[in-house]
Amino acid sequence: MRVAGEALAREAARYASLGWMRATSGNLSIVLCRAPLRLAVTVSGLDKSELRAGDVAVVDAAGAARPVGPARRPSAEAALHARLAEAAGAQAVVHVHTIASVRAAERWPGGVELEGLEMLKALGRGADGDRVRIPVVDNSQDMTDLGDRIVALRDPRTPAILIARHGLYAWGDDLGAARRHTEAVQWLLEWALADG
Ligand SMILES: CSCCC(=O)C(=O)COP(=O)(O)O
Ligand SMILES: [Zn+2]
Repeated sequence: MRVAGEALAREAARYASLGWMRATSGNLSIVLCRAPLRLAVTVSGLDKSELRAGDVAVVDAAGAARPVGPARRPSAEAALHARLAEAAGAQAVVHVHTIASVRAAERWPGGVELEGLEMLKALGRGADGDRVRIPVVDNSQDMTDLGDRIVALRDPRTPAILIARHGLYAWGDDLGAARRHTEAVQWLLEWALADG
């Protein structure tokens, strides 16, 4: 758990340094075990630029805490991480609150369409002739409802989704892949917004 906690804290500090986890926003997870599903997730409500190795909780497929050692309160969005681990096979999930993700979801509530950009390769998509749609879901305070809609609306070819008036989720086979997807989506959203 300490290794997972160190990795999540290091990763969170990186996103926070970019201004993507302001005001305690955002959360991260990695899958520890598939059967039964167990994830290490950042704890709730802390400044994500200052996480320590112990600021991590273990959760199950429902996002409920499965205390190992001293109990910590998992992210309020842990259930969404678990749903993405199950539905998308994600090994690592990143959630950040970037202004570009919120602005883009506002402008394109039906999804952000992208094509003909080299950066799409970072999402495992084609730079030419591959029309990519980053889906948008409405926000909710009910994690079961929000998780249901994320699972229903996600595109299996696109490792990211926007939550309106909230932020973005991206995932991958490890924290490095999830970071690449997060940074690529952020770049693409900034480009789309700048393009008008
Ligand atoms: C101002 S942050 C509001 C909660 C949120 O959306 C978030 O990403 C952080 O929640 P956590 O419980 O993981 O700290
Ligand atoms: Zn959030």
